[in-house]
Amino acid sequence: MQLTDMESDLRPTLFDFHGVSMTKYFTENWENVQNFQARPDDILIATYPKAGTTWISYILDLLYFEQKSERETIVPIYERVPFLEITQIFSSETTNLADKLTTSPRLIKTHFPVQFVPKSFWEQKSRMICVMRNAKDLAVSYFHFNRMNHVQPEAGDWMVFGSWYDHVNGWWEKKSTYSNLLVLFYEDLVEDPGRELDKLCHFLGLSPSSEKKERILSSAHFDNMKQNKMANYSTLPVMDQKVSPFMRKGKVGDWKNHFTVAQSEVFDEDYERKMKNSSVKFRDEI
Ligand SMILES: Nc1ncnc2c1ncn2[C@@H]1O[C@H](COP(=O)(O)OS(=O)(=O)O)[C@@H](OP(=O)(O)O)[C@H]1O
Repeated sequence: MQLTDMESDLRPTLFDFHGVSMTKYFTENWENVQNFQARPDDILIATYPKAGTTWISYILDLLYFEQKSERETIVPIYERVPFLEITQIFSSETTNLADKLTTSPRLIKTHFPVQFVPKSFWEQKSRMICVMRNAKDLAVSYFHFNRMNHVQPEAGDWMVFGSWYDHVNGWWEKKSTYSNLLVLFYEDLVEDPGRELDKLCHFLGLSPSSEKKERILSSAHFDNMKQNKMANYSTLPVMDQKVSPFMRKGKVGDWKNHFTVAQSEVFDEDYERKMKNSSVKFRDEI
């Protein structure tokens, strides 16, 4: 898909927003987003960018709506699972995309740090699923995403949605006080997707047949999602997939192809310092 001149000139700058680095695309609709009316059966997918959002979104969509064949063939994942805080870049409409959902449950995605989540989600006790991914692979994935996505700042800037450390620690700590939150790890999903699907079903109180689980695991396999126009973001003109595909590698440990040994050591030292009081543990290889 070709980018028009207007579309190719969309790159925003980062600014501090309540202590978190953000861009206008995720803050211009702030009041509206904060007043979002969640429902008890809503499922909020809460991730730092590039942690496996699309993967878990697609699995959830298949779990609930697999039978709706039209959805599978003509509705892209970013419409099935709308992005709570994004502004509608090509229109002046301020209605939240999630408000337009007619499904039940509504599947909604956010990259907000935990303190930015609209209060109605907590009041309604909506279920939340947080996927976390190790910082090195995530940084590599984010770097390539910023190169190809024209509504992201240039690669090399600080990351949108703030510090990965604050994000994962904030969500991890929330787990001890909010029981409707499930935390999954990208590395676990890669290692044993069937086991993680069972965990997810248990959390949601679902018992799909083994045939249905097999179908979901097959459709949500990286190779199949990469080919699937409804899952691979190829229908979004702001992403230039020739620069780097959205479904890039889907691996644990790709950071080793990008970090030198020296860079990795510097990173590890800083990581130890920042995570020394945290109980969340990541694997950067499996
Ligand atoms: N099915 C499946 N299996 C394994 N890996 C997968 C899968 N689907 C998406 N991915 C990888 O997830 C990365 C994209 O993360 P997100 O979906 O969170 O991106 S976004 O924040 O919504 O833009 C991105 O990671 P990288 O390949 O490392 O860049 C995707 O390739």
